[in-house]
This record gives sequence, C-alpha cells and structure tokens, in this order.
Amino acid sequence: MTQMTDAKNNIITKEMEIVAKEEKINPEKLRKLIAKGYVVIPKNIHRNTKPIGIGDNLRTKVNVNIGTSPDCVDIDMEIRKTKIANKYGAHAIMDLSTGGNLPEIRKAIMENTNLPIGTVPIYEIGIESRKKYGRVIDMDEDIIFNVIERQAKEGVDFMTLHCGITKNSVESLKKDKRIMGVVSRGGAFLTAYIMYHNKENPLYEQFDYLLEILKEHDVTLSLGDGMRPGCLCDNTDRPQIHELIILGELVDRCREAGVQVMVEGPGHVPLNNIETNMKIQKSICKNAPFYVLGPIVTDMAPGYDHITAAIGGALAAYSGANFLCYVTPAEHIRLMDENDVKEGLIASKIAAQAADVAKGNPLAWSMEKEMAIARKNHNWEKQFELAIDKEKPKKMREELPSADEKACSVCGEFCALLMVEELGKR
Ligand SMILES: C[C@H]1O[C@@H](n2cnc3c(N)ncnc32)[C@H](O)[C@@H]1O
Ligand SMILES: Cc1ncc(COP(=O)(O)O)c(N)n1
Ligand code: MET
Ligand code: SF4
Ligand SMILES: [Zn+2]
Repeated sequence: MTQMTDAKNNIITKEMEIVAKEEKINPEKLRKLIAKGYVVIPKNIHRNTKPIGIGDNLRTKVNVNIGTSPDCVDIDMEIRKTKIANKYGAHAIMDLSTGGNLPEIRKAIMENTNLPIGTVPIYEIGIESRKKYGRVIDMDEDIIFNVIERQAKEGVDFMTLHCGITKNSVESLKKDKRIMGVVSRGGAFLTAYIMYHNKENPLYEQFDYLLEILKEHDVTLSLGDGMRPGCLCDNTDRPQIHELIILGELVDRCREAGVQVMVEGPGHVPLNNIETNMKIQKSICKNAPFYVLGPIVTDMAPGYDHITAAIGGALAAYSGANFLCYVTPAEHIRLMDENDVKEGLIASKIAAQAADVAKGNPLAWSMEKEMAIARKNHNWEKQFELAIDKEKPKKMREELPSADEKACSVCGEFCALLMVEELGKR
C-alpha cells in the first residue's frame, strides 16, 4: 500500500493527518489531493520519516543536497551538513554522494535526520558498474534494478530517476545546437549509455517493473530532468520540452499504478520564462508536484548562485513550483562546505516564504504579522526567534548596538518608530 493507493481507497493515513494538521488544511481535502496525485508525502514504509506534504494547497518546501564527491570524502562533514539541514529547517535532504562507501554514507545521513531522504540511484549504479566492468556505461539491468531495490529496502523515501532520457529525446538533443549539452549527472550517465550501445534506457523500457519496486516500499518517484538547460542560452529548448512530454506520459502511468510521483525541472531559466516553464509543466504533467533546481536567473554570478537561485525560486514557487531544491554559493565551483549549506538553505527558505506570502497562504501571512508586531514593539528577542536565520541578526545587533535599547544603530536616537510613538502618547 502507498499513501496514494490508501488515498484512492478513501483511507486517511496517520501521515495525512499529520500533514493536514501541520498545513492547517482539512484531512479529507488532503486525501483527495493525494488520490489525484496533486500532493505527495515521500515516506518509505521501512523508515520512520517525518511526513512532509509537497504539492497543491501546501506551503512551498525546500530540499538540501549534500554528499561526497570523488575529490572529497568526509563522512563527518556530511553528518555535520545533515545537522545544519535539520537545524535551519530543511524539509528534505538528498544524498548525492559519488565518493567513498555510498551505503555507509547514506546510512550515516539517515541516522542523523528524520527528514525525507532522496537519492539518485543511477550514481551508485554507474559507480558499481565501473567497479565490476570498468566503465559507467557498462551498467546492465541487473545492477540497475538491484541497486534501486536495495536502496528502497534501506528506506530511501524518494528517488530521482531519469526515465525521460530516451532514444528519442537523445535524438532531439543531437539535432539541437545547444551550448551546454547535458549538465545533469544522472542524465549524462544515461545519455552516454544510449549513445554508446544504441539501446533504449532500461528505466524507460522497464518502467512497469520499476513501478512495482517503488510501489512495494512506497518510494516516491521524482522524474529527473536529464535534459534541463545548463545555461540561460539553452532554456526552454526542444530537448528540454521533448523530455518533459515523456515525463508527462510517465506521470499518468505512475498514477494508474498508485505510485507517488513528482517531476523535476530546470535549471537555468531567465526570469521572463519562469512562469511559462511552470505553466507548461503543470499542464503537460497534469498538475504533478513540481520540484525545481533554482531556477538560476543569470549565469554571471558564480560565488552567489544561492542568490541567483533564490530570485528564480521565488518566482517559480509563486507560479506553481511546489518544491525548491536549494543552490549554494559553491555551485559551479567546488563541493559545498557546511557554511555553503547554511547559506543556500536560508536563501531557499526566503524564496519559499516570499512565494507563499504572495500566494496568500494564511500560515505565511500569520508569520509576517507576528514579525511586524515584534518589530513595532521593539521586541528584539521575539524578532530573532521568528527569523529564518535566528543567529545572524542577534550577532549583528551585538556587534553595533544602539545607545537606545529600543532602537537599532541605523538611526539610534532618531529612530523613526520611536519618535512618532512618543508623540502619539501625548
Ligand atoms: C543537481 C544539483 O546537484 C548538486 N550536487 C551534485 N553532487 C553533489 C554533492 N555531492 N553534494 C551536494 N550537491 C551535489 C549540484 O550542485 C546541482 O546543484
Ligand atoms: C531538482 C533536482 N534536479 C536534478 C537533480 C539530480 O541531479 P542530476 O540530474 O544532475 O543527476 C536533483 N537532485 N534535483
Ligand atoms: C554544469 S553544472 C551541473 C549542475 C548545474 N548547476 C545545473 O543546473 O544543472
Ligand atoms: S562543471 Fe562541476 S558541477 Fe558542473 S557538471 Fe562539471 S563537475 Fe559537475
Ligand atoms: Zn548549472
């Protein structure tokens, strides 16, 4: 049984109850949204995951990517990143490790959080194939489905699988004069496999078998965007849209099978095309929850891509995206460190709140109101407590306090608030 099959059978699970309470929506309404596939709760049946709802009528959620790379394997650092994600309010964590002992790293991460955990199994598949046969492209169906099943049994809650990289979408890519080609790592593994062997993507060809495995453990499928644009110049081109149409067809098949599914999206998109991208996805994928990376709205700011992505993320979430994958200041440069994780997460949470407010979400607005009242009352402790980053503003105020304890040192004794307040008292 999955959350979706239960929902279709009119069952309100305890996970649905928890999400409904958290989001202050009616449990029966939530059940209907899950039955239709407009909302997912990524929770593997083997794991005691905190239930988080992603999709229509719910607040925008934020994912943190962590994990090792071939150039940096430090399990303690990954545990520290996990703790930062917990502390600053991530809603999910993806382990994108490609260096060291992957099952061991995954286990350590899962032991240090109860947030939903996502993976991209094709990474472990490629790495295992290289170990066994010499090359990533030597992967075969045995390794592919064994790794997916193993991860499902370990309790992975959602999996990115690039099922829309097919012979046809690769043909579209070849015909197109893209600047950046394929920038998705999983997408690249599968594109290379298809090009080298001239064989179809097993994840596409054996999609029904894949669904059986996912269904058994209630793993939520996150349909990967292997053809996403890697620069503004490549945005919304034919390979990207070709893949999206395939993903739309696969969404239908997931829903028929009772497998929870969301769809991944770009990437690098200029501001003027973000709304269009969200609308196209919602239409083609029949309102499946949309999980976007960024989008990054200019390629001119390496070192600041948490900002380029938060600008895009705010507009994306306002226009329909449900799940923001954070981007850190280290994007395009090096593996992120703990501070990058914090900066990226805070930026993404800001984008999510900005979107939720603009969408009129009552919970988002009640937070805004509380902050306004705390600021009006010069209640500094309350402002810090409510803040997305609770430490930075406190530290900054201590660095340069005002002589007037109610004011801040921007205006000091000329504090506008205080001046008018005093007059009002007469
Ligand atoms: C698709 C996204 O995945 C991120 N990404 C790839 N590998 C890792 C890793 N080991 N840790 C964190 N993020 C990673 C990229 O930086 C990109 O933002
Ligand atoms: C939103 C989003 N998009 C893509 C990926 C996978 O990364 P890749 O496609 O590079 O393997 C991801 N983890 N999250
Ligand atoms: C070419 S870098 C790979 C990840 C990239 N930042 C992206 O948007 O997909
Ligand atoms: S440039 Fe860096 S982040 Fe981008 S695909 Fe290459 S190694 Fe990965
Ligand atoms: Zn990029």
